[in-house]
Amino acid sequence: MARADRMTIDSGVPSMDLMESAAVAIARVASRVLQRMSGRRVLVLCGPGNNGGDGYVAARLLRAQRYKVRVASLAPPDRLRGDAARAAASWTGTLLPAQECDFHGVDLVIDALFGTGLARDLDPAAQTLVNRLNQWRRETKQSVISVDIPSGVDGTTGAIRGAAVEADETVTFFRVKTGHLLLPGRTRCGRLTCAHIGIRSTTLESMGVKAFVNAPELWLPHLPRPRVDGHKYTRGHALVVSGGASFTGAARLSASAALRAGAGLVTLASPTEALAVNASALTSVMVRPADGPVGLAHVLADERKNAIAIGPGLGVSEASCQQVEAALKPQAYRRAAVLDADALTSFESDPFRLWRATRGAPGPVVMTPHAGEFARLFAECDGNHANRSKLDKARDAARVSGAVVLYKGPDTVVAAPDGRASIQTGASPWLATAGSGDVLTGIVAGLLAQRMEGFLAASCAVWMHARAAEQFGPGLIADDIIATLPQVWRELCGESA
Ligand SMILES: NC(=O)C1=CN([C@@H]2O[C@H](COP(=O)(O)OP(=O)(O)OC[C@H]3O[C@@H](n4cnc5c(N)ncnc54)[C@H](OP(=O)(O)O)[C@@H]3O)[C@@H](O)[C@H]2O)[C@@H](O)CC1
Ligand SMILES: [K+]
Repeated sequence: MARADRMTIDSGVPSMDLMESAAVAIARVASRVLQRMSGRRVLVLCGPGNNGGDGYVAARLLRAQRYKVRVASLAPPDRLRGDAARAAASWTGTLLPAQECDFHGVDLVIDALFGTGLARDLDPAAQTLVNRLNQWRRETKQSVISVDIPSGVDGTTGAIRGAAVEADETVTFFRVKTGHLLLPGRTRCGRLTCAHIGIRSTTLESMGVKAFVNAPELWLPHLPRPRVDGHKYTRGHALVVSGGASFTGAARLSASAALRAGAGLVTLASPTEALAVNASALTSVMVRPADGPVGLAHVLADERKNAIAIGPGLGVSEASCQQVEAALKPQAYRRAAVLDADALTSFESDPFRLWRATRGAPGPVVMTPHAGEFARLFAECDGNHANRSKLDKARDAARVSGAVVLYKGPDTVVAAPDGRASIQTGASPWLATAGSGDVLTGIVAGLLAQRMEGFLAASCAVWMHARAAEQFGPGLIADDIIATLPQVWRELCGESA
């Protein structure tokens, strides 16, 4: 953000204009909130930097609209520098030290304490102020609007630096920051608005930004669609590996999801002991016997099976490791793979053995760990440095494994070895249900079977999975995600497609 800011100013846009535009956006949201609640009294908390500067300008704009505005400042105004000092000088109304401010009778607080310049944990005085503000909000149910990001949330990592404001609305500028999307930061933002303040989008291109909100713009042009002149083999053939007789449900969920994600054919490779149970529970998915690594290699001799999903219900064992190695075996044709659950955990004691396999694989590999699996497998990427986010960890994991890492959770991150990454926003809490991850694995496999590129397939699968849950709503179970996928396809392709 600082670079985008600098480039814009260097191109001739006065920095005060950016601050003025930012404040206009804040004042607009503030007056909407105030009108809704018929409130008039505003307290603006200003910090020592330009975030505080935005606060002073917003205070002036709101006062011009006849609201009753007071400003409380964390730093004496004569200690401010640059634009923040100019903004403070333009404020002629009530100004008091933040430590002494009283929330009594206030309808709305604007939090302009710290923004993207937060460089360390809040000092004790700032923490006390933030805690008082949060307590006032909880007790009175009045509103808080944060300027750029709730003060105390690290804009890059989403971590809470000592204490952080709990906002009802956050108004950010130019682009949403990773700290707004990653937990726990996301939970502090309330409703997030991103305002245009005069920074051109071309600025980003020259900066080589590689992290994106996971939205259709990212992958829609690459979404596979059935061709009029196609047949089922042109839509790919996914192979899903089943566990033993008592653990077959997970792989069946993956298999059905792969079909719904658009794979032309799906075969379940099943241990002989589980053939009957698998066959009796499936209709459009084919079932073939495959016992252990040798059996799997035999089924995989058919190179039309161009994507494999392995892990759900597989069991943690040496045999599972060998099955994964069989699935990733180097060969002349480009078979894609998605590894989940036990396919990952089986390598816990020797992750490098898995990296050798993933790095040598003939096609794209996607791994889909949740936090527990991630910690077991990527212990060295998972270190608890205050300044390393889930995004950093997923990127490191992708780099060491040479695979796309789909790090699951309420803020799922997909990272590619080349540094590209997507962050999913707004996933339904109902997705935390048995079998949900198996369905996701199947969707990835279905898209990979249709030859979608690994990072885009993984990002698209995460989005479709989340969107299905959102469309279905409360009471969701894993089967409902599969059943709702056609609705998601209709939305993505337009009703007619
Ligand atoms: N970029 C843009 O395009 C535009 C940006 N705009 C706005 O500018 C904001 C960024 O401004 P910024 O860079 O001045 O940083 P900001 O967040 O105000 O904080 C820095 C100050 O806080 C201090 N400080 C830091 N940590 C601290 C701690 N833990 N405890 C105590 N103090 C701490 C730090 O002190 P120092 O580290 O120097 O000692 C410094 O004084 C951005 O969020 C947006 O609102 C808009 O005007 C529109 C255009
Ligand atoms: K803020």
